[in-house]
Amino acid sequence: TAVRAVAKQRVALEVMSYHAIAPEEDAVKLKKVKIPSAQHYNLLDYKFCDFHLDDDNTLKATIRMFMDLNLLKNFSIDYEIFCRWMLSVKKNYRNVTYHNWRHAFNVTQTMYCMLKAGQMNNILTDVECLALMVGCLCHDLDHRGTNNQFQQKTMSPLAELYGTSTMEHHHFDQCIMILSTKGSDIFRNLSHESYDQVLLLLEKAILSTDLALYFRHRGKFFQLVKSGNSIWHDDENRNLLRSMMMTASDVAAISKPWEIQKKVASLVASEFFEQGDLEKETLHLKPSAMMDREQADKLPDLQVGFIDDICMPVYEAISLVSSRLSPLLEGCKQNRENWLMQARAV
Ligand SMILES: CCCOc1ccc(S(=O)(=O)N2CCN(C)CC2)cc1-c1nc(CC)cc(=O)[nH]1
Ligand SMILES: [Zn+2]
Repeated sequence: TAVRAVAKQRVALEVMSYHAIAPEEDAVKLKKVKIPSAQHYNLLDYKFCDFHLDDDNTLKATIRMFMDLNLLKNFSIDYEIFCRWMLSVKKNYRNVTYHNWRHAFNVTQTMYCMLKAGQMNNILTDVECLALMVGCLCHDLDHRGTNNQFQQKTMSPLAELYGTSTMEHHHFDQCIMILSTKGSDIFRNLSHESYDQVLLLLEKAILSTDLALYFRHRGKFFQLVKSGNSIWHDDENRNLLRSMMMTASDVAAISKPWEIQKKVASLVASEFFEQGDLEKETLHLKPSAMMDREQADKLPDLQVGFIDDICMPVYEAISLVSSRLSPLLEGCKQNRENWLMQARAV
């Protein structure tokens, strides 16, 4: 009967959130350690690189970012619960080649840098900053290293559940599951109004990381920022700004110093090639060039296309919002030159 089905659903969710939450002792241990400063980790630098940090230091750096934005204080977030929430988020990233905890951590650091060094926290409210930072850390939760098209092609349960922005709906679903689990419910001291508001902004932030939605809405944003008028009083305009900041953070590896961009691009390529192998072997489909390891020589050209079609437009637009965000545009321009030289050298 329907009643039994609902009860089974509820049990399944309880079991899932039991496994999703980090072990008790990890949070109790983490909450006692000293947290180094943002300067110590170089977190206020758009050129930040995580390669030299071990996992424990990525956790401490994440605590530092949330503390420096006054988010724990402003929203009365219990420190132990915050530690358990963050450990649970990290636990729910899979050990895939690119879309793993390190990607989420780096995306969150770029957002932190735009908010603090870029001073976007003077335009955005505390609730918006909370939604963006939580959104970045959670935006690719439980990623399997395959994209939306692959979910459709394989008719995966996720594609059955969410027809559009399939993975992004799942990332949001996982984010809510952790936030609603006792012990990692960092929003439990928010007023009802703030709670409802941050959840709405959180869903928009995570869904906006689907590049299909970026393409759909970016034209309006580009028009807005070129208008030169004061436009941030309007909620729709603010929503567009937050979405573009999510995209800018998500692809920020493209703006890093060349040695870092080369290394990250090889991780992205490896994950794409792994999906291409699956498409060849199990689906007997010919993968796109981007996912075909037999066409790895096309990678530099593909990166130049990625920069021109996706990255440059969003970095040019946010640099018009604030010149303090232009280091991202400069880094991206530099890597366009670097990939062009690679393309010619092949
Ligand atoms: C590095 C291996 C090749 O990587 C790419 C190849 C092609 C394109 S694309 O712009 O042509 N395009 C994107 C939209 N798809 C629907 C169709 C294909 C993007 C990338 C790429 N993506 C990311 C984000 C995960 C990071 C990154 O560094 N590079
Ligand atoms: Zn991402």
